[in-house]
Amino acid sequence: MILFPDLPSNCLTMLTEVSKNMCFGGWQKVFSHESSELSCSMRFAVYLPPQSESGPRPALFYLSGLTCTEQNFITKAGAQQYAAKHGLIVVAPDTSPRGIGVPGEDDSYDLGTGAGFYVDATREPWAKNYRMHSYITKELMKLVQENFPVKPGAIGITGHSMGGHGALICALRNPGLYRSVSAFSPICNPSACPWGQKAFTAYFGESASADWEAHDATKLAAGYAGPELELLIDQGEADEFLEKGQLLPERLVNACSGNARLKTRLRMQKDYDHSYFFIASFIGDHIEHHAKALLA
Ligand SMILES: N[C@@H](CCC(=O)N[C@@H](CS)C(=O)NCC(=O)O)C(=O)O
Repeated sequence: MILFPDLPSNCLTMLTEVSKNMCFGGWQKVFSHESSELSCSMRFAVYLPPQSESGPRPALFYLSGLTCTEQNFITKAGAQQYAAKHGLIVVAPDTSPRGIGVPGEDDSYDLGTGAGFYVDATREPWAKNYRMHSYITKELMKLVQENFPVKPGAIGITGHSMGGHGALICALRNPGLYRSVSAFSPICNPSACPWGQKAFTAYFGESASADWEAHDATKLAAGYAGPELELLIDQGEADEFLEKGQLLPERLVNACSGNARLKTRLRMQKDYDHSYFFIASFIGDHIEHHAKALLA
């Protein structure tokens, strides 16, 4: 257990180490902590590459998709070998608050538990706990910087599906916070797809509103005025959710084409589906994309 004496006692932050495994010369760890944003206990994974033993390193946040915990990415994507090669710290949070007891939170895989959508809900009964946007961009960001050897300002973000949407909106809503961004099969226009419409209706209210627009990468892209970003996006052509109109990558590409600050590199990958087999196939390219920007 790690205590932080520099914090006032009323916001004492404690990390409990849940697991620790040597992997490619670094440490794959999982921690739990009491989250003040989400008012519950949360777990997150951190990969500490061998280079972090001798000095600060850039950090890459990876946001997972629907139904995931902090485990899916660290056990299935094979990212550690690339993180070790480039010396990147990789942080993989959980996807929602857990065990809150909001009515309906466990009724379906795409709302509530495992489906926080990386937004701060404004509607009851979700508003008190479902604050994943602030959790990722503020609370966990601070916690990671205070507890691990993170190179100041060298933070990137990526994610898959709902987490790809999360990575895009975290970067586009918080200009300058993340120096690099990428995504695997992201939900690019949640206001216009069934997954997003269901979640936004619950978290923000019935009809499309400013809140919907402010958490939709395609809408945000048009107005983005921050530092230049190159968005690397990989999308499997055989992804069932692409066919079902859940992901809509072409809409994001169109929106970015009107904004000189945003360059998109959308790579359509023949025969790849939505699974972690796809992520494992291209995670090396994504880590290289982030390493280039974060080590420059
Ligand atoms: N269970 C859902 C799909 C959920 C799903 O595909 N989740 C993706 C992210 S959107 C995932 O990463 N699942 C966990 C895994 O593959 O390890 C369904 O059957 O339609």
